[in-house]
Amino acid sequence: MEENKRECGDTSCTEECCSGCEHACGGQQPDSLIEPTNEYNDIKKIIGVVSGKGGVGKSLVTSLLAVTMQRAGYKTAILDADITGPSIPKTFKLEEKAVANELGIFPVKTKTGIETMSVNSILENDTDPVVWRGPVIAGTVKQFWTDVLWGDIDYMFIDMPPGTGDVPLTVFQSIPVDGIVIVTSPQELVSMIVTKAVKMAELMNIPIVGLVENMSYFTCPDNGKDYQIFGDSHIEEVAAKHGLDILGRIPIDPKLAAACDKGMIELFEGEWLEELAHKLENMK
Ligand SMILES: Nc1ncnc2c1ncn2[C@@H]1O[C@H](COP(=O)(O)OP(=O)(O)OP(=O)(O)O)[C@@H](O)[C@H]1O
Repeated sequence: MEENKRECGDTSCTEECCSGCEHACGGQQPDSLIEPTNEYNDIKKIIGVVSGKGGVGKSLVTSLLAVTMQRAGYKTAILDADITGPSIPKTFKLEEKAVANELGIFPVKTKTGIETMSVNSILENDTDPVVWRGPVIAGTVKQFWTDVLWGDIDYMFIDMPPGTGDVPLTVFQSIPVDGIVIVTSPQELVSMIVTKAVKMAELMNIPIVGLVENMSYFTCPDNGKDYQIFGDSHIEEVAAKHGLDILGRIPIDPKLAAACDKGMIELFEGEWLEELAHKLENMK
């Protein structure tokens, strides 16, 4: 029963339930489960990039956003919290592995200087599957926050695992995320999925910066016309329903897919995320 669960997290307490507890926790839940980052870090803004389901282009948007902010002159980082499906090292063609000393773990720098940490940067073999249980995965993400020597960072982007499970919950509880960007695609199903992501953000008390629709349209190279491959987009209705801003629409572009596959995302051309970048620059 929900009421009988001890929620205070105080492992020394012998009571089973917080209500009426007179022990160490005094029946109070802790104010915050936020973990301190490494003492050498100064990270100014942390943005989680989420999607309700896999494969909508969350990693692509995380990468484009980091490149956009780095190009604008900000010191940028990517924490790849997608432990079982890490894409960041491939998208940026990072072959170097992370090294550590007694102070912490050093992130891996991309060609343009974006600091990154991903499980593939610490696994010996990129193709080794991560067959770990939930708490171990969540613990690894937490360590990327507490043990990595990120240094001075203006914007950190967290590539979240898809869905609303254990790892997103750990990220939201233990890292002081300033806002989230929700990535969607045009299919109707998205409405329900976005609603789940919005509700999770509300539950965790994290502001939503806005929505980005990926695979929005395809521009035919022969006649220059835009086609909506997945049918009419529902993003306007979804945004209106939740009072959110649509801050970017990214087309289906074979050049983008090729850039990801070849690890050359830092060379992308396109200004799809300028509005979002502007909003991030003006975040309090
Ligand atoms: N707008 C686009 N145009 C062309 N290809 C795209 C586009 N968006 C994503 N892709 C391709 O689709 C694939 C999935 O994208 P991505 O890895 O960003 O999705 P994801 O939501 O992060 O997936 P997962 O949830 O599995 O981590 C990638 O190979 C990427 O190159």
